[in-house]
Amino acid sequence: MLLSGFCLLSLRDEDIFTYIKKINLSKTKTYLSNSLWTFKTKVATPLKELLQTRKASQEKIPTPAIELDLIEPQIEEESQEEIEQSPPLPIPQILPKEETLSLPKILENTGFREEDIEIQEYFISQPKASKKHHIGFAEQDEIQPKKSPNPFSREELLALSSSHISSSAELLQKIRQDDCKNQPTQSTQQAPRPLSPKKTQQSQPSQIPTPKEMPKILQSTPLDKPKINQEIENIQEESYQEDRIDEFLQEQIWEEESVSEAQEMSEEREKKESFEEVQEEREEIVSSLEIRESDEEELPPTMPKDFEEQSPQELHTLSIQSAPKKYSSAFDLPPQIPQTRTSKVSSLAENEALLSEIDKGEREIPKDYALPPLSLLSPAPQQENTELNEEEIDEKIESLLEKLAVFKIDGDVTRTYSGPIITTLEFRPAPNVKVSRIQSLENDIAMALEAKSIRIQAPIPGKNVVGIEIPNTTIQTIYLREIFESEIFKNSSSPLTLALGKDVVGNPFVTDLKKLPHLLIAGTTGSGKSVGVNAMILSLLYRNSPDDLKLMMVDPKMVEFMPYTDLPHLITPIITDPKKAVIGLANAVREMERRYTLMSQSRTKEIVSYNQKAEELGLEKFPYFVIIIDELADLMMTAGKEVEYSMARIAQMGRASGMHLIVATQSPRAEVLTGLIKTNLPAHLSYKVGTKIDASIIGCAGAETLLGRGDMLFTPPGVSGLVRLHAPWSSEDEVNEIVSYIKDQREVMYNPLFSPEEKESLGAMDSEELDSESAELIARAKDEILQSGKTSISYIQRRLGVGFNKASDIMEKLEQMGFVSAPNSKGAREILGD
Ligand SMILES: Nc1ncnc2c1ncn2[C@@H]1O[C@H](COP(=O)(O)OP(=O)(O)OP(=O)(O)O)[C@@H](O)[C@H]1O
Repeated sequence: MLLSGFCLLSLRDEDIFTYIKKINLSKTKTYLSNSLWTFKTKVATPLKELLQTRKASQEKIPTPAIELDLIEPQIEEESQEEIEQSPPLPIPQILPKEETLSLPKILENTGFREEDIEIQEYFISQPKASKKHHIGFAEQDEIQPKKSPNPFSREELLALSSSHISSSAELLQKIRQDDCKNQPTQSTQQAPRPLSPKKTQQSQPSQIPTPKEMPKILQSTPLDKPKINQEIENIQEESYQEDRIDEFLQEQIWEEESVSEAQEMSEEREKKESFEEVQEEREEIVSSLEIRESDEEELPPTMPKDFEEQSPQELHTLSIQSAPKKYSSAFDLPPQIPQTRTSKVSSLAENEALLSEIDKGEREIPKDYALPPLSLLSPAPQQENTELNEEEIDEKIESLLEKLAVFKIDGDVTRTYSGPIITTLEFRPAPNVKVSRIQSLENDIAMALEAKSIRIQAPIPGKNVVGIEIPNTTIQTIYLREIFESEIFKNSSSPLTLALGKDVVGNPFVTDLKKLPHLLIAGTTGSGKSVGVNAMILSLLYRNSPDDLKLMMVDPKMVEFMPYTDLPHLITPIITDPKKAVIGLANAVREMERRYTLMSQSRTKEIVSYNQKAEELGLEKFPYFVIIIDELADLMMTAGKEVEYSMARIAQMGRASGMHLIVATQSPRAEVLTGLIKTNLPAHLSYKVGTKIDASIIGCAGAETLLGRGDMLFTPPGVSGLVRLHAPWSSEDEVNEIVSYIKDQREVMYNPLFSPEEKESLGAMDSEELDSESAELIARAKDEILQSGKTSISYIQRRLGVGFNKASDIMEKLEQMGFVSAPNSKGAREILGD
């Protein structure tokens, strides 16, 4: 909120205190700190009434001749955001027409007598441009408040008001001094120095010269530009804090701040104003120096008139006279746009770092099997460059900075990059700017940039910039073949390399499922999930023969994986029934346990070393086993606990045995993506989702602002940031062609042990086949269940003194033996046998 203007009231202390007390301003919610409007409503109006009442009762105080033209408050209890977003309000017309306020004028116009003036209070809140005009008038540096007997201490008043409340006598003296037109010498000594004595002392070690000192420095080294520049930089650095003060004062409206902090800020503000003034004047001198330098003249021995020759009275009058005009012009003028420094980039270091972790090297080529050729995929057609050109980017930057300036957010765009879908502007805010404020302006910025939707990364992880991503006017399609042909995909040695697409600067991006080692995907309908998952499946098919890779596909929607029907890589027919999917997952858990047993027997720790040993010994090798679930929500609705349990088991132990999960859902709700699932599947990938909540559940903030059509956010495990990527497109025809190419070489060979229908025939189901220890536990579990009637896993765990996994296994076996039922949707089982 921009407020402008100032108010000079001449009132008795007790009146102020009475009315501040009467209106019961709380420290936490007062606009006194920053709002002239509220001040007028809550303080000035009642005070005016008081004066009029007093006039009626006591003849000695005449009615004020000036009618304060009070503006009705336009804001009262608005939210901080609303205040921030309010357009600048008009300047209050409270100054007398003459616009020169001197003590005699005040007395003349108001009808007050000198002895009626007890306190002077300034409420100053104005745009940066006009701040310096107050300095000459409002300087209170040497003034110390006298002790007040009233219940409100000065500190408390300072907490209520950011303005300077000084004792009446001292301020009166000040005004008199200012009115003293015929004392140039004294005036010169009182040149604007708004720093308090304390601050002045503090400022000395920092070597920031006062306006008076500065010309001397310049005189001593008239052409020492580096030194001058250094001085200016020092001042600039200090002046960054100014906005922090502004922000503090605005926040003070809402938040209870400590008195000391308020005071400190008030002092800081004075200091900053001083610095700003010093800086401006210094710049003038520097420019005059430059002129002199070019003229090869020496500096004049005297101080510039602005500093030395201008009396406080002149400054005072000048500031009062010009202040309203300056305010007006500050509002009328468009906000100043800082000079931008932009550069285009062709690769992002953070993405490069992720890609550098991809294992590179030779891949094992299957001996009696031909991997599908790239020619089965259509080549990327010649596409027109959709990146924004420099003029368009400049326009966007200008609009962005203009908009941010309206909300008093200073900063600069330091870098831009344009890719196939979006253009990113990296905005470096001034140090005092809260990045959350920029985030909250998302809609306003989108409107200013005329963008359908934008995503704001505030900040870009590991950087001191905020990323503002704007969709390009036209967007490119990324073709799967482009990614398969890229160096990064070709050089990756992992058989489970997945082509994820291109990043925001258009560079191909891949990941290794072995390292993830599982992937959780979310995206609303039509966001590009299936197309993205297809690209992943094709990535696997382009690197692995049916001997090296086994797939289990769960497709409750029945259509998504149809093209892969009878694919030789499938270990079981595509599962479309959620109930069968639950069994399929349980079978996968068993396969994982089987692999672990074999690995422990062969004293190997993971799939690669086991396969090496198996090859040496002529044993069966483990193929990689990837389970792809197209819609998790259906499974969770059918048998949430069972699915959660199986998935958690595979997620926890699958990597070493070569078993991986790719799980997608349209509904990233908490009931679907339970804590257990999310924790165990740490790599998340989100296409456009419906709401912010969905985005936060999948852990991809901002996914609700994505553009659809494969636009996505990826969070690799262990990385704090999100990588924005665009998925590659592959047509159904291409998929069909690739599948038939594979089918031409190999027959499908489903493994009966994994078929949900074959559940009853699975080995190790009868207690006779269990080892003696397990058989004993099963028998004990049966007894416990029959005695207590309780069938929960945790009960068995407690009663038998075994771990949760063991108890869960026992319960599963009891289910397979028909002793207990399968769990219902709440996870409860019935006792069926005895
Ligand atoms: N990477 C992409 N490039 C270009 N267009 C895409 C891309 N991904 C998806 N699309 C477009 O979006 C449409 C929907 O994609 P897709 O079927 O993958 O959505 P979905 O998220 O799987 O939806 P649902 O969950 O309803 O199946 C596609 O038919 C295609 O037109």
